[in-house]
Amino acid sequence: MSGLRNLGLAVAMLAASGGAALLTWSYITTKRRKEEQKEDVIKEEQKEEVVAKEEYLPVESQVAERCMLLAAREQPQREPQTRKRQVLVLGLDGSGKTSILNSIVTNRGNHSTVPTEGIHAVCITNGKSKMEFLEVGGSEQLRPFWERYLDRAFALVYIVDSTDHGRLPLAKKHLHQLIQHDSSLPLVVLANKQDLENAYHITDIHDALALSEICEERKLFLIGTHVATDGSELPSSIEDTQEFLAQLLLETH
Ligand SMILES: Nc1nc2c(ncn2[C@@H]2O[C@H](COP(=O)(O)OP(=O)(O)OP(=O)(O)O)[C@@H](O)[C@H]2O)c(=O)[nH]1
Ligand SMILES: [Mg+2]
Repeated sequence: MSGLRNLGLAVAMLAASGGAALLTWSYITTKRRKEEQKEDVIKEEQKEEVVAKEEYLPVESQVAERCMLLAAREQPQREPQTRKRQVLVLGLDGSGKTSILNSIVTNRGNHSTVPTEGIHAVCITNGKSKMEFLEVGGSEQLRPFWERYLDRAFALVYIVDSTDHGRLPLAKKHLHQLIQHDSSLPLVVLANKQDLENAYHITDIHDALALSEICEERKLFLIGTHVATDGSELPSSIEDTQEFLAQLLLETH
C-alpha cells in the first residue's frame, strides 16, 4: 500500500517538474529504505532480547543446547512463527516426564533419578519430521511457569503418576487450569507407572481427572504408559504416543 502511495507521488512529481523530481524521489526512497533497514535491525535486536527474556528457566540438558545449535545450523532461514513443532510435557513432580523423554531419546526404558529444576528439552528427528519435546519441571515452584510455554506448542502431553492417588485432585486442578488457556490445543494424557501394582486403571484416571468435562472439540487422548526399569525395549505404549504425536504434527501443518 505504501509502495503504491510512493509510486503515485513519484509520477505526480515527475509530471510537475521533470527528471530532477525522479532523482529527488529515488534519494528519498533510498534514504527511507536505509532508515527502514536500520529500524529492521533495531526490531530484530529487540525481538532477540524478548526471546532471551522468554527463556525463563535454565536449560537443564546439554542435549537441549546441542539440539538448538543443530537446529540453528540446519535452518539458516527462520521458520514462520506460526510453525509450531514443540510438544509441551507437563505434570506433577515425579510423574515420570523425564523418564519418558529419556526413553524416547534412547529408544529403551531409561529412568530418571534427578528432579528437573528448570526446563529439559529433547529433539527427535524421524525421517524429515523434527519434533521438540519441552518438559518444565513439576515442582511447586515451577508450576506457575507452565502456562508461559503453551503458546509455542502444537500439543500438550500431560503425565500423571497413576499410583499417586492422593495428588490426583491436584493434577486435575492444574490440567483444567492449563487447558483454559487454549481451547483447541490437542491434549494427550499419559497415565504413567502402569507397571506398578497399585496403579489406577486408565478408566479411574479418566474419572479422577474429569476428562469427560473437557470440550468435545478438542483432540483428547488418554494412554496408559510405563517406563521399563530393566533398560529393555521401549514399551509399545510410548512408541504409540510418539507415532501419534508425529501424525498430529503432520495434520497441524
Ligand atoms: N515404576 C515406575 N517408576 C517410574 C516410571 N516412570 C518414572 N518412574 C520413577 O518415578 C520417579 C520420578 O521420575 P521422573 O521422570 O524424574 O519424574 P518427573 O515427572 O520428570 O519429575 P520432575 O522432573 O521432578 O517434575 C523416578 O524415580 C523414576 O524412576 C514408571 O513408569 N514406572
Ligand atoms: Mg523431570
